[in-house]
Amino acid sequence: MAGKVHRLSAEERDQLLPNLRAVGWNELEGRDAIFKQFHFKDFNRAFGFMTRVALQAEKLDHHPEWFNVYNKVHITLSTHECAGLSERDINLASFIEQVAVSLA
Ligand SMILES: C[C@H](O)[C@H](O)[C@H]1CNC2=NC(N)=NC(=O)C2=N1
Repeated sequence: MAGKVHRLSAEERDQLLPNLRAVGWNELEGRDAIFKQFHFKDFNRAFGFMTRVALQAEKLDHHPEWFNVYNKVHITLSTHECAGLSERDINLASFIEQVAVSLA
């Protein structure tokens, strides 16, 4: 993705993170990243979810670190370029939430 990216300031975090915390995203300990576990009805739903997220991630050139077993998908978001959380992670997390809700 083009343009500069910066690690979110304390003020930006106070503004942007509460909405994501409210739906289950948490900050990792020891790393500036956010994490959430998703559970779906079965593998089909989980992989459908991952497919939709993958296409958007490619579009945004911002990719999740994730882990899947059957109906579980664990996702970590962070921005390598700034070695921490940026607005890109917030945007991708918001998109991921929309997809998850639509597949629930
Ligand atoms: C070269 C390429 O644009 C970069 O490596 C992109 C790709 N996907 C990325 N994904 C994530 N999560 N963080 C990044 O900083 C990042 N950078």
